[in-house]
Amino acid sequence: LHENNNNCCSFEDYKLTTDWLLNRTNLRPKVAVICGSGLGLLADAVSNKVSFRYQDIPNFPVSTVPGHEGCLVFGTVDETPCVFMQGRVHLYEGYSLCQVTFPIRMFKLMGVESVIVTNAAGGICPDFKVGDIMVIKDHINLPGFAGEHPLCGPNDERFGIRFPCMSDAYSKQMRRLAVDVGTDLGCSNFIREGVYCMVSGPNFETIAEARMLLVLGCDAVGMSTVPEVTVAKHCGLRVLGLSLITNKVSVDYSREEKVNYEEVLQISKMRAEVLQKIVTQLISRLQQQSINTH
Ligand SMILES: O=P(O)(O)O[C@@H]1C[C@H](O)[C@@H](CO)O1
Ligand code: HPA
Repeated sequence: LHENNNNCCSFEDYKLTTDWLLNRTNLRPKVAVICGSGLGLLADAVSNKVSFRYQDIPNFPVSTVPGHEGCLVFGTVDETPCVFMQGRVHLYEGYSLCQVTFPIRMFKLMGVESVIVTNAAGGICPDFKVGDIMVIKDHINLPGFAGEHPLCGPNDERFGIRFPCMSDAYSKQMRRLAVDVGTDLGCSNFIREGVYCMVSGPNFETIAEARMLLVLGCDAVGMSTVPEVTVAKHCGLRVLGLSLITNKVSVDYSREEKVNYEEVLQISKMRAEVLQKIVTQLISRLQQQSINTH
């Protein structure tokens, strides 16, 4: 990677990786999907698949946690050219937020217009159940409050403005579509909407922290998504976020259950198939809507 003051990736880095990939596939993706923990199966629905291992792609950050395969999959979903990230990298793995969000700016340079970001998250909202799918309405960037923010450092105007607005980070149209698709697929009893809060991890929350998040208005908590969404919004991409609630976060000292990552992966695997149906249907309908509006 080129050195670029505080910012670890330069425009040339993004361009080099974009060109490297575009020279190896004829596909020009319009939709990018980031598959959260245990959700790599989302990419299995694509046709005309061409995949690349992250370790073979120049500048690309390599996933180090189980449940993140580390493959970039190009293909079509019902005629729509797409790219799927089977796994992401996180701040807690030791990557900078510039590396965490590297794929987003690369997607922008490839011509992607919409990003669907998925994750596994703990349920804070008392009404949420394990296995619920939360359409993200808004987020709280807790590491951002402490200066761990992907847009800190010199601003590259080729991507976006210095002070971007985040009040509408998650596209209303895509959120509505996600709820409609979920309802049509018979999932309305476990589709929710809510606020996602990012924590840096890697430990799961203390009970006092969980109580604080509840008071702050968080419905779900996880260790990803917010940096990617922030950078996507900054560079003008349309964003949808889906959180799979893999565990209930304890806000009660008398509860004995202890969350662990195996449970997170187990629930992700259980719900991956239905999430895959929702995501593929969504992509088809997005395509339909854009045909109808052009
Ligand atoms: O990539 P995601 O957000 O799905 O990763 C999950 C959620 C937390 O980041 C971490 C611990 O469960 O894995
Ligand atoms: N907390 C933070 N991240 C998570 C959780 C959680 O309870 N579950 C899945 N990812």
